[in-house]
Amino acid sequence: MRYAVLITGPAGAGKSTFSSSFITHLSASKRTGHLVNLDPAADPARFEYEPVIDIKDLISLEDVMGELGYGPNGGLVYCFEYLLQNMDWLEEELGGYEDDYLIFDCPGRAGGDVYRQILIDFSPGQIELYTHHPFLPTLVQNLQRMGIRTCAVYLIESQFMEDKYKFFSGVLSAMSAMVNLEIPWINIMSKMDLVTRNADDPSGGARNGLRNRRNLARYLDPDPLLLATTQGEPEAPNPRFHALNQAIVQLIEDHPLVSFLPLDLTNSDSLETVISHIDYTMQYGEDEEPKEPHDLDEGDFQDLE
Ligand SMILES: Nc1nc2c(ncn2[C@@H]2O[C@H](COP(=O)(O)OP(=O)(O)OP(=O)(O)O)[C@@H](O)[C@H]2O)c(=O)[nH]1
Ligand SMILES: [Mg+2]
Repeated sequence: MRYAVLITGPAGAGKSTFSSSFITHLSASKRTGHLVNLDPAADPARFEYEPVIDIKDLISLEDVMGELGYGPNGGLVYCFEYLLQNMDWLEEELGGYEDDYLIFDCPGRAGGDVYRQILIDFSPGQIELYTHHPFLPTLVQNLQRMGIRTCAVYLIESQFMEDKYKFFSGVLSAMSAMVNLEIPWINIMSKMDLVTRNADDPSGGARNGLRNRRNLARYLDPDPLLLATTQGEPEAPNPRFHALNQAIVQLIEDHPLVSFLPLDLTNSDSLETVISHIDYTMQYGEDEEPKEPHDLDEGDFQDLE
């Protein structure tokens, strides 16, 4: 059996960093993970592991922009359409790798590393890629056709919790991407080290407005009522959006599809927990007894509650 884990999420969420930590952690446990780069604009200098499969060997955004005159967004869509038309290339590249994890590092925004300098993180970033474009569903269908067991991980970064509107827009994007992809799915709140660090540093905590430290559980298991209260907010919300917010509250109450596993890469137990959830979701090693994911150590985030 081959296993594919698609690492998705908005721009800058920490997908590439998580992908390489994942590989490092697997190899420390005498297992093997291979990086598959799906970002046609990735800067090779930023890879900690050399990808075994690289979309840039098929097509690069630079060439598409240079030779076909596309801009970064159209160029990215072009690259993916080209990949979908060349599934035989991917299929050949994906030969072998029995019992290993293939970790697909997906791009978060058009241009990826190349445009990091130019495009500031506008929070959800190039999210249309996962919600509006049939790219991932088609890719997943192909992986399944090839007999590869596939799951998706969706990361949003902990800074999203500093702004509840940004946070809920992340929750809705996760939901939308999930319902588009009918495969096992894990949502992750990345960069939890920033929350922990700010919690230890009163000035940092205050600066970042992490009042929600106390509310952490209400973010990891999104409580739509956070949207319904305006207490402590500097500005009254625009009443025009009241009905919309109410509808979102109702939607999340009726369909509590999204909850987040916290990921703190500075804590190997946290990474281990996330990986054990991925193993469980994938039923990794189907001949063995399926393992229950080990629970988050109560102590891990206790100080944050
Ligand atoms: N503090 C902290 N920073 C992180 C963590 N993970 C990633 N970062 C930083 O966040 C930035 C973006 O990380 P990437 O891993 O490149 O994010 P990405 O999701 O692959 O970004 P795109 O591919 O451009 O969408 C980099 O500056 C990382 O150093 C983390 O766990 N903690
Ligand atoms: Mg990346």
